[in-house]
Amino acid sequence: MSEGQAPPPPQPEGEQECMCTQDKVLQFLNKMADESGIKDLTDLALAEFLSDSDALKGIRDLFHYPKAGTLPDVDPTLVDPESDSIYLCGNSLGLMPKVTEEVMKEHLEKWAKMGVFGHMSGEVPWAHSDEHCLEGVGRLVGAKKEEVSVCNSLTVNIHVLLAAFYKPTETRHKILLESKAFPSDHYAIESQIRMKGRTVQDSMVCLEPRDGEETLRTEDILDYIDKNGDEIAVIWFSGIQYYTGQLFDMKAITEAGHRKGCLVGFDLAHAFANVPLHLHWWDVDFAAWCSYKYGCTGAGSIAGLFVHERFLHDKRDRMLGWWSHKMSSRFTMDNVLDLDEGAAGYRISNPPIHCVAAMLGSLKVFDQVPLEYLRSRSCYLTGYLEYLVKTLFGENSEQRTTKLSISIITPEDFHQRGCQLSLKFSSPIDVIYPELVKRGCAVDKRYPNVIRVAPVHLYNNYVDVRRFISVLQEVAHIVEDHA
Ligand SMILES: Cc1ncc(COP(=O)(O)O)c(C=O)c1O
Ligand SMILES: Nc1c(O)cccc1C(=O)C[C@H](N)C(=O)O
Repeated sequence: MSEGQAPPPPQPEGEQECMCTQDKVLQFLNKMADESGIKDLTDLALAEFLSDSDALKGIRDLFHYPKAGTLPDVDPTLVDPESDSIYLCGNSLGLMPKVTEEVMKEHLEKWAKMGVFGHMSGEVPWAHSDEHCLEGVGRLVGAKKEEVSVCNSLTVNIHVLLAAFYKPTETRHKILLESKAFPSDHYAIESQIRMKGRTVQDSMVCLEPRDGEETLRTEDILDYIDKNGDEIAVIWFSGIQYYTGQLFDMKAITEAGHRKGCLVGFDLAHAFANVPLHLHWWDVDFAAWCSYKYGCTGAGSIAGLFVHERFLHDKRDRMLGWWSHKMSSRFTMDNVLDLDEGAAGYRISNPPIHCVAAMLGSLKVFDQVPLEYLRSRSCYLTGYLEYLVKTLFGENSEQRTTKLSISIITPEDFHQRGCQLSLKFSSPIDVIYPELVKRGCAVDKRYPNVIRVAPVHLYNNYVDVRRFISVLQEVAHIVEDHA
């Protein structure tokens, strides 16, 4: 470790953070049923008891939680507009921390009072504002400050990283990604391949799940890399797959890629602030993320990127701007680049203070409650949702009272998922979805037939989950009556 460098982030305890299982969730529910005297595990009263007993229930009060009446397509004859909405859409856009308002106001007032002098004044000078996020964001992704930059938006950062790290040769020119990657990743990779003089047909490999399966098996990913890695320049996977909710084994994929000489990177849009990450220890080469989902920074807010410490002094060609230049001489403006080290050298523009303010606000929440504690809460919240869906909508469940059945395409293994469950319906979602929304549910549909539901460990509780199931039951009967 060189002079003055921060110590590496804590090494993960053992192999797997989350030790939760369906059995542990069931044991927990039965224990709470015994304590409360509420015997029916599907009873709303038990959900209320679970929420009241939740040691982390107070975190919800750190957020603005939308009322049903403020959601655009709610039918006030079907739900009390003053009641809390059933907001289970944090996998698309996280809710607003109340503290963010204060941080935003602080910088708006500074702008009003001192204009340009805000760049270099105050506790958080605008020109240094991105640096003030590095420690907190580094903790969330398991990285040293030197390995992280807070900059741009996600897909832009994908381009920044691939522009620098995707260097195809005649023998090693392929980029491996999961099939049905998020469209923005897919297009970014197609364009990077073309711009480097290769063809998508020859150089883009989208790994498909087995026939009849929704998710990729880790062993199949590793096997493909082992057999074909010599032709692969870059492996670019999502950390959590946006459609299925699958959390990929980033450590194993990275090890497999490195054994074959591949560079390995991840799109952490759905993993950032959702599950604990250890990018430094997993030896990931580079990664990028947006912050507006579980990071709760607001639509389109500032993204981030990671470049492993092994590239700290690496001067490879990349997309440059004045913010790539070391701060110590940046304002000399002699147009002689003094490239910054590590992830800082991948920045291009000066930081947008209002977006950085939102990141600073969110980090104030994560300073109060470590992600490791939230991950445990998340496992039980999502495990509870899974239990209710399987019990009340499972195709073979004796307690199913509706013709409508629901299957869960997200892996059952807690090590292979975060907050989100992707629910597959036996009826068209175009009929079901509007009825959910009328009743105050905020969830999102992803064609062809999935509705994604994400009880978020920051601001959701067991009552939100149970209320969602009640609305599902109501809608299922409506859909059947009109079938
Ligand atoms: C996996 C994934 N990648 C990329 C994006 C797009 O990112 P942005 O529009 O912030 O560049 C999203 C959605 O926001 C996403 O879910
Ligand atoms: N960024 C979005 C937007 O501007 C409109 C609608 C959705 C989004 C999203 O972020 C989509 C999200 N990445 C997803 O997984 O679907």
